[in-house]
Amino acid sequence: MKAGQEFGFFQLINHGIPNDLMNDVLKVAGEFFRLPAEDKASFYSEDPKKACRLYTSIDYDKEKVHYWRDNLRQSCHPLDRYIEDWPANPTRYRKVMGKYALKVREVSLLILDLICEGLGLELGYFEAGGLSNVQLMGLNYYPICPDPSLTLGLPKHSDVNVITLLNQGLVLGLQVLKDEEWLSVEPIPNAFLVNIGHTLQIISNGKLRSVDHRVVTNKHIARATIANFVHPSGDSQIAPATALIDKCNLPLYRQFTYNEFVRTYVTDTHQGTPPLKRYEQSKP
Ligand SMILES: O=C(O)CCC(=O)C(=O)O
Ligand SMILES: [Fe+2]
Repeated sequence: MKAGQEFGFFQLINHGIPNDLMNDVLKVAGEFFRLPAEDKASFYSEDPKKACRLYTSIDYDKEKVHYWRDNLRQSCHPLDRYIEDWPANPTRYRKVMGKYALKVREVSLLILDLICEGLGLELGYFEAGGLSNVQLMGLNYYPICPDPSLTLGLPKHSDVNVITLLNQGLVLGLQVLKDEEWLSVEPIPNAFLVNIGHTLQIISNGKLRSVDHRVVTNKHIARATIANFVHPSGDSQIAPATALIDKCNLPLYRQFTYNEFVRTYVTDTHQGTPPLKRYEQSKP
């Protein structure tokens, strides 16, 4: 809770997912991205609603600087509804990623229950409210970049969702903003880097913070990472949890639907406007 308040990020070790699997998913991700373009082309799409799609950034046609990364985003829950849409090449892709998706969901829900305990909410608060219904996996691949001073793998952003569990492998690249300085997050082998999304900042009424981060590129080595995003379902109502509100703790944000938030998050992030601003409650 302290790290979530101060940094918006913490590292999670001893989470129970075997080291072999943590490494294997990164290997398979790298193998997928290194396939010839024609083997991946059928996954390419600019339609954010597609359940499994290959793309690079939020708004490719309009952005001034393209991201130095490829991204495969796949829906994961329930697994049997989505796994058939995932790549079948490399041949072990679905088996390895499917096993991982189930395990990382369990860990994510456990962390959310621990966060309930830390905030003083009843256990299962997120599941009961449909706030953890959606699980997306984002496979990132940051190729070797000849001149890292010219671009970023991923520009400054905070995640829109509830929490993200990042398997970042061993290659340095992620930086977190702390007191206006970019701190590089030293990878810990087999750990998850957990970060608080905007939605959890709102639900916790500002007790946990979603913090800006970015990814720098690397001249010498390609970097593969896998982010597991827990999202509410689109029609969920998002608001500070009522158990956290009283005379001394007024709600800092107004209520809205998650779909609406995702829409404005994309345009605000794109224009460099803090996405939570428009939902802040004016002081009485
Ligand atoms: O790849 C990384 O290190 C970070 C990825 C990330 O921040 C994201 O996908 O939102
Ligand atoms: Fe992120």
